[in-house]
Amino acid sequence: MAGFRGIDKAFFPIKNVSSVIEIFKHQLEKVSEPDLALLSIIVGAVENSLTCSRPNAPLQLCEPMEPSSLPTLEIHTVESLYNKFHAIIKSAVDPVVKTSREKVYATREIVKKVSDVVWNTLSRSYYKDRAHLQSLYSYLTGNKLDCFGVAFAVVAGCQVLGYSDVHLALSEDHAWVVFGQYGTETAEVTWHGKGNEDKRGQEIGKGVSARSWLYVNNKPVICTRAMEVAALVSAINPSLNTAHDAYEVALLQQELLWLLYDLGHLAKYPMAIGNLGDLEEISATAGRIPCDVLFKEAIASARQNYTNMHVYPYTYQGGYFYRNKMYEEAFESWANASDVIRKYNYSRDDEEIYKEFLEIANELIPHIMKVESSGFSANSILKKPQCFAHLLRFYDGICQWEEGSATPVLHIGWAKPLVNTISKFDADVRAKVNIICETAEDRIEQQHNFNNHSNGSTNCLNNNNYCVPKKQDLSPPGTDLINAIESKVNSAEE
Ligand SMILES: FC(F)(F)Cc1cc2c(N3CCN(c4nnc(C(F)(F)F)s4)CC3)ncnc2s1
Repeated sequence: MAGFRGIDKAFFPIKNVSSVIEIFKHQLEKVSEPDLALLSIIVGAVENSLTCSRPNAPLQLCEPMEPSSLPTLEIHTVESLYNKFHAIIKSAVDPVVKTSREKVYATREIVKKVSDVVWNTLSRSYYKDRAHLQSLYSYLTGNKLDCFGVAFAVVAGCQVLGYSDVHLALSEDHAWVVFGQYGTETAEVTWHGKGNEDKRGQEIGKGVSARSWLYVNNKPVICTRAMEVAALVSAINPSLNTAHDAYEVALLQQELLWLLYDLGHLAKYPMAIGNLGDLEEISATAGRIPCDVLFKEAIASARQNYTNMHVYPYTYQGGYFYRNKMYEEAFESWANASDVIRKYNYSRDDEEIYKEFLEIANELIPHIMKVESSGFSANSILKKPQCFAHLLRFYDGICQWEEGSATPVLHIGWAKPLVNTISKFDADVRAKVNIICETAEDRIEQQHNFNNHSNGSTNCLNNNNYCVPKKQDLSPPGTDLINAIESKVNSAEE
């Protein structure tokens, strides 16, 4: 490892955002591979100093701060934490022998050992979902890490030891590592969710969890070192409290994401592009592409690189349309998100995406119906068969998600808002939606594509047609869906 000696000490002391950008630029362009521990400690220290109020800190005279000025970060602070991390890791595992001619690859035992040393140095009990627990600064100063932070620390630890084959693998709600000569070995290194026994050391689920959204049909983001930098930048959390963000931290995150974007390191990382889109929606950077284009690029990346098995690119976009009152577009994005989730079986590890769909179905869509049915206008979405088609596709995807799953998805809480929404469309509008039924062969082909990881998206056409894998139904569309859900609700009530 280049080690602390290697970096230009000229960048210190850090007093503003642009000097942090310079350090990242240097690490990404000038050094053989970016030093994950160094960069995580630096952004963690900056984030901590601006978001974690220090109760007994002397009231700093609020001298007029440059918009991008930061509390001074001294080199000795960073260097001592950096050396501490090296000492912790090297105390547990011997580094790769430098002189060895042939490349040395990590083994499962080495990965497990690094995971163990991180795991066993975490403080006994703390609130795991708290903010600002993602960086090595948090680990080294407070012995606290969140689920992502543990996985990142393991990869940074393996980099310290000289194992350049160990990389971070990311799904939409979990993280693990890949390693070995071909990068095909996988290992759990952190926990997931609440109250689940951790599976650290085991390879990634081959069993039932393989069909769950949590492992994205074995289409995770496999990081390069630079994409691991993008992950630590994405994980920067500017929130001060539920209502406010620390302006300088958000600005730092936004500028670092643009640096990584320009260097091409976000191209295969849809969630990072989505994060940048969210930041640009809040505060657009002059001369940069607009946020709606970023959301489209995230979708294109997921379709291109991950056979359209990721949900978040569509819910990033749907959230943007919703906040900007573009309701028909929001319905389409959410229906596209639903077309992804329908390909999975719901498992108890999928709570995060369940909550996402629950909020869309039971909060966001009802809110739209309320505001749309109060004002009466000719171009109201209630007059558009297209909107009705999107909503049917949205609900049908959730129903299909449930089909074949060990865990039920829908319950009475879903039915009322659903029926309420569908019944806001008049029969004459509903009648304009052509129901095109997929054959059983289509379903078998879809299943085949899922198993063979090919992009079997038989998305229905995005016009007034709406495809349901059901028998031909002559009653106005949506009725059998309502009947299906009401009958389920009735049986649930019995
Ligand atoms: F490593 C884990 F376990 F934490 C899984 C990861 C999550 C995540 C992320 N997220 C999660 C999704 N996320 C979303 N924010 N808004 C979302 C949407 F609902 F609007 F789509 S999704 C915030 C950033 N952003 C970059 N990289 C990662 S890797």
